[in-house]
Amino acid sequence: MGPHPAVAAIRLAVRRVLHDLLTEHHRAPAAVPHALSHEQPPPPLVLVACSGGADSMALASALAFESPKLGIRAGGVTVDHGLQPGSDLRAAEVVQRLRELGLDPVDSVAVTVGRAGGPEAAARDARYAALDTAAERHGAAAVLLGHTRDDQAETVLLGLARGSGIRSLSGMAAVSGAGGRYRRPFLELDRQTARKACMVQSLPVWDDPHNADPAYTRSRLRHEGLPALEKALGKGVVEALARTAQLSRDDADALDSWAAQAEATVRDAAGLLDCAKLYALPPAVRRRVLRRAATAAGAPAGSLFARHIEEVDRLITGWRGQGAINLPGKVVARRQGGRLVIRQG
Ligand SMILES: Nc1ncnc2c1ncn2[C@@H]1O[C@H](COP(=O)(O)OP(=O)(O)OP(=O)(O)O)[C@@H](O)[C@H]1O
Repeated sequence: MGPHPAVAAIRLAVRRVLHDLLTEHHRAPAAVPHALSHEQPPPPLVLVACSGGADSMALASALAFESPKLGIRAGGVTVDHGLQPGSDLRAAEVVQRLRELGLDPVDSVAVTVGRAGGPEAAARDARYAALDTAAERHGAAAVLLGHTRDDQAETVLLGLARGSGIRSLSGMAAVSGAGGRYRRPFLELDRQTARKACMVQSLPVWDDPHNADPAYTRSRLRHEGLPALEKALGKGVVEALARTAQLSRDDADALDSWAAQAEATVRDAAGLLDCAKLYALPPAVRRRVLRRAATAAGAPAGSLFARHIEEVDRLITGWRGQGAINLPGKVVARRQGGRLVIRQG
């Protein structure tokens, strides 16, 4: 008898990602050519980022099962955000569970969570910094994350509510981070499948109290928003939102590359932006060119919001002699005759 369908599904999802990683590993040029070193390149190491929750425990179990078959080394990392009493004990428990699954090396990393951008964003920034450091320390080829299709649907809705364009509707990428380090094998699986896989494999899981805390936007969306949407629109909403993410990502990528080409054509010999040529561009491309110019001048991408770009855009499309526009990072945009100048003020 084969494994339970939920277990088969999580293993298949992980197997696909491991296959991709192996293909990339064999294609990458070795630091010392094998013919000279007379040695096989070491097998790649893949780490699972595990909170102890159902999604990442299911991921860890599938990684532990699939990796030896492909000659891949598998380890794990858990991050202790220090946000609740006893979080260190929980981290130690996760380490033990990962070791019991046969993963090695397994790290627990304690981080200090700041306040910048709100509690959820600050915890996420600290977590990714710790995962980056762990991946570099171990020379890992990849770090697997347990985001599911349900997480993707939530991310799309949060992006929609921000009102900042299709890039924010494109959710999380299956591959992201420096050198494509982060992989999300479960993006097309639902959370229920991961939970079921843990249950039938008797894997103990930890339910993060933050996930049920109505003080957090994502938690309200998960427990109130999405169920209400499903009730009103039908069961396929999560799947449709995840599909929206993929379609939006493709569209946003195409527009970004169009904007990169357009930027070169609207800059004059001195590197200033020609307002008439900007005006002639489709608005979606023009706004992207303006965003590129602002970040190139030093405006931090994360603090540059749609409203900033709209204001700069009005220097082109609604010109009535208005003054300079202040942007984050002390960048100033001003119109000088037929040119737009965006630089450090
Ligand atoms: N404390 C942590 N330590 C290591 N990895 C983490 C930690 N928290 C989250 N992650 C990684 O990020 C992914 C997404 O986490 P998030 O908390 O957004 O979602 P989740 O659905 O609650 O996931 P899970 O059920 O695995 O906790 C997790 O599946 C895991 O891979």
